[in-house]
Amino acid sequence: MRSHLSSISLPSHSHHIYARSATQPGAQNKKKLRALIRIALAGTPQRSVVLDIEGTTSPISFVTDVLFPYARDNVRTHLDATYSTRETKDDIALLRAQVEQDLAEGVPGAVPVPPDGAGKDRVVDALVANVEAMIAADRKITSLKQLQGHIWRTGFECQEIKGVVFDDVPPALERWHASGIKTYIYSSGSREAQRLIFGNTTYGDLRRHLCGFFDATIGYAVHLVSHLSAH
Ligand SMILES: CSCCC(=O)C(=O)COP(=O)(O)O
Repeated sequence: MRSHLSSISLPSHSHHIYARSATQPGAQNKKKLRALIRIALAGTPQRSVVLDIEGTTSPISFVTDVLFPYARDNVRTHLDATYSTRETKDDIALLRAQVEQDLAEGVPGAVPVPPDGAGKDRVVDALVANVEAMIAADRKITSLKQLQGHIWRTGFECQEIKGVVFDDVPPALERWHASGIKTYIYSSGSREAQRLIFGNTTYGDLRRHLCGFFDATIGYAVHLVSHLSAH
């Protein structure tokens, strides 16, 4: 299975490439953009490549049929097991703030989370209902992405999940690395989740070829390009 690098920005003022997949990449478009990335990399000034994950380094189905269902199916067990840890308290605080905002904006699926004093079971029930709705709506929000990363960590640790990348990704990363081009990942998934995926792929640990991981907390991709341009 080969990747779908189907959109690519080559800002004339920049030494960086930002490659992102489209949801339904047309074959013609894909070919043209693959040719562009080859030309851009062959033409020397590019110092870095920024890749997103879903549909670019990895099949969309890995995210929608493996990662998201794993988080959905394990959110209750995770919250129950880790409820009193610092990490989960922080995750819950972020979720609470997001749910408050969602309720105020009438977001479908948002349900009030009772105060801690109502007891763990009621709090977890409400959190699970909110998280399920957020996953179903594929929301790219920090509170959800942070929690998903913590749930996936268990899956990677016990090898229930392996990171899936297209088969041309490992050689491309290796080639770019060897020729001094820096490759970064930019994804809505948390940086911790990105490290888990690339550290535990079916091709082994690919992190040695990657120079950094960025998530949406840095802002839009264009902010990342300016961030990299400063270095
Ligand atoms: C860290 S991988 C999980 C990907 C994810 O959560 C997601 O929403 C897909 O994001 P992307 O920005 O890579 O399309």
